[in-house]
Amino acid sequence: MSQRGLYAITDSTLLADGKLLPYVEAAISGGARWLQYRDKSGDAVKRLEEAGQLAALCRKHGCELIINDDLALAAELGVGLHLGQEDGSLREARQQLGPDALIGATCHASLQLAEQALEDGAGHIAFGRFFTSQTKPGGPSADVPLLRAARARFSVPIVAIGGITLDNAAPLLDAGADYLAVINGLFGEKSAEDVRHRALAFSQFFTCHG
Ligand SMILES: Cc1ncc(COP(=O)(O)OP(=O)(O)O)c(N)n1
Ligand SMILES: Cc1ncsc1CCOP(=O)(O)O
Ligand SMILES: [Mg+2]
Repeated sequence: MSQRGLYAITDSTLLADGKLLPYVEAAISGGARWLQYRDKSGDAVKRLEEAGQLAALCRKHGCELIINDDLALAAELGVGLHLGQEDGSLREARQQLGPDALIGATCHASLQLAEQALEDGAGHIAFGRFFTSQTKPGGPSADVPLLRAARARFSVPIVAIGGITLDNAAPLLDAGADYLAVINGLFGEKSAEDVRHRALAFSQFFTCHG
């Protein structure tokens, strides 16, 4: 499988009222390669049920599922994991999930955090936010030169995140990002069909840039 593409991230507000599964299926049918389940509700029963449904959907379509923040849930489902700087130990995650699991780490705008994350067991690294983000407005910001420096230094997949849209994504791909992680610019659409078109457009971007 190609090590580049659209990385769709769920959002419980945008995907409320029965939209989670149809909108995610639309994103995958539009070409999303990775899907992150990002849910901050703390409702363990709901989280297990939704993540289980997403795992089945991803298996069916050959998309990789990554759970945000929650090693136990990732281990229970046998899928990938994304950890931020305050979300627990990458070493423990790698030990529990095994050598083949997709494990990503938030590195904000720091090559040093990326070095450390890789040493601790991450398999890919995420930088951002690159642009103003409606989903997470307050995060530290990263820029294109940082991305170029990361590309020159690391051979693992690099993820760019934060306020990414079709209009601003090109410089990120040109600088060497392998995955574009998108919430609002994908799931902020008015219908599942619009999400599918948006995902298709993002996916075609990778063909043009690279
Ligand atoms: C691909 C990707 N990159 C960064 C983040 C942010 O993680 P974190 O800093 O832990 O913030 P939350 O998403 O948990 O609010 C991410 N989730 N995914
Ligand atoms: C989780 C996260 N981490 C840094 S920015 C961000 C939010 C990305 O969402 P959006 O694509 O809507 O800006
Ligand atoms: Mg987190």
